Amino acid sequence: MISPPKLRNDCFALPPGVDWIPMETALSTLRDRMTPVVGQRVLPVDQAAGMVLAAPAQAQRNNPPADNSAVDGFGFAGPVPDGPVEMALVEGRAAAGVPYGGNVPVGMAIRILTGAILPEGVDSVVLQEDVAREGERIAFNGPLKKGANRRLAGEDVRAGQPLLPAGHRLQPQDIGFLVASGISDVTVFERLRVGVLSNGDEVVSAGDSAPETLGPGAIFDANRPMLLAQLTQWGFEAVDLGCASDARDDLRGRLDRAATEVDAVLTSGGVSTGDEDHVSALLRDEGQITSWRIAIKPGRPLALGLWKGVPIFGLPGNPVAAFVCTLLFARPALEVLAGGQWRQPQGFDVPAAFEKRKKPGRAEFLRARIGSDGRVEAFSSEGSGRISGLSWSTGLVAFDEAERHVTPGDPVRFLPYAGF
Ligand SMILES: Nc1nc2c(c(=O)[nH]1)N[C@H]1C(S)=C(S)[C@@H](COP(=O)(O)OP(=O)(O)OC[C@H]3O[C@@H](n4cnc5c(N)ncnc54)[C@H](O)[C@@H]3O)O[C@H]1N2
Ligand code: MOO
Repeated sequence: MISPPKLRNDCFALPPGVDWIPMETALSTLRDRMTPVVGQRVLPVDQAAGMVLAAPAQAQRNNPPADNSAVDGFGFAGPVPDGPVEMALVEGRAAAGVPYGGNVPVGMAIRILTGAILPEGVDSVVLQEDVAREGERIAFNGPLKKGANRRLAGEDVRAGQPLLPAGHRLQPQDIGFLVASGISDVTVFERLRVGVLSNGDEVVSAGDSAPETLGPGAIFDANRPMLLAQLTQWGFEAVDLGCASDARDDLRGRLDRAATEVDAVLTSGGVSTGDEDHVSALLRDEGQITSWRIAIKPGRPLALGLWKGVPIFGLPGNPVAAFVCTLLFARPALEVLAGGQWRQPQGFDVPAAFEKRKKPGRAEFLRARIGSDGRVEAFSSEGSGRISGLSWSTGLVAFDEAERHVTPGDPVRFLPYAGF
């Protein structure tokens, strides 16, 4: 007679002597192994948004380049004491791009527009709304400090100043910053090529079959287009590696090809312990596996490894686990491979709108969003196949390994998706 093991029905139960890897241990192992793997090139700065700087950028020019007016008004030599004052205007005006060439004598004023270089003799500007004008004379009430409404040359950026370090991923506003500081070209890293491969005989590519023609055992490949879109949004070159069947040779062939075409691979499915879980088995037998069985929910079967020197993120097949593991593990690691900095997700404490009893021993992540009352709501189900909750959510609530009983109003850590 077969003697069965004691029923635990606990996915976090491992055979005696095998331990779950704590998430922080898996992350620091990953971090230690990552270095940039991409080449460099020079690009015109206006084509460099989303690229990672490979060399620091240094200001070529002061910003602003000269002292100028912050407002439309009248310029003169300040300060002006308390009380009413009257000034005669010089002939002409100072406008942005059309400087006034003359000198403005002490006690006189000049019509000046926002952005105009301050003419000689002018160090202060009164706002036109505060002025009464009659012909070529103006009157206004002091006091006004010397330097009022003046923008000093170089007050934002000084020529020669370091602007952005190597490893910085250029945001749209950085492009404006660099251009204003006189930079026309930047040295950037080539985009990291990241392949995405799905697994499983049941998985069908969107568009290959109409929903009504699919048998009940087939499912559409949700992970691949979701992950490709996410990688593109993060600034990587996302490469579609298709879907491998549950034949090990097919998977091996696709990984071999991927190793020559891309810098890193995200696979989904086939990492657990089932008969058809070929990704983890293949990595173990013929590649390298560096972390497996990580104490997180969702995502415990996540397998991190190498295939022919190329990092593989063996994501679980359940879409929620695949997405969450991509955020937590692939995101920071890919950024380093791409020449950037290891990224710590940004988060903040928000009162919970839900109750939760959390078991000790594993980190947990709930799909969440901020409600109209400013509290954070958690998706109604923790089921890792419930992809609707990913779409519903705008971030994750993160719990560390400790046991926790959250009641409504308790602060919890919210990590917006945009902060990864
Ligand atoms: N006996 C145990 N069974 C399972 C365990 C366990 O510890 N012991 N862990 C469970 C957990 S947690 C997860 S997560 C899954 C992960 O398993 P795999 O990575 O091996 O994934 P598959 O079995 O291939 O697929 C799981 C699930 O996801 C669906 N799937 C797969 N690929 C896609 C795709 N591209 N798009 C949409 N959905 C996909 C697949 O059909 C399955 O339903 O294992 C548990 N089992
Ligand atoms: O953790 Mo599996 O990661 O539930 O979906």
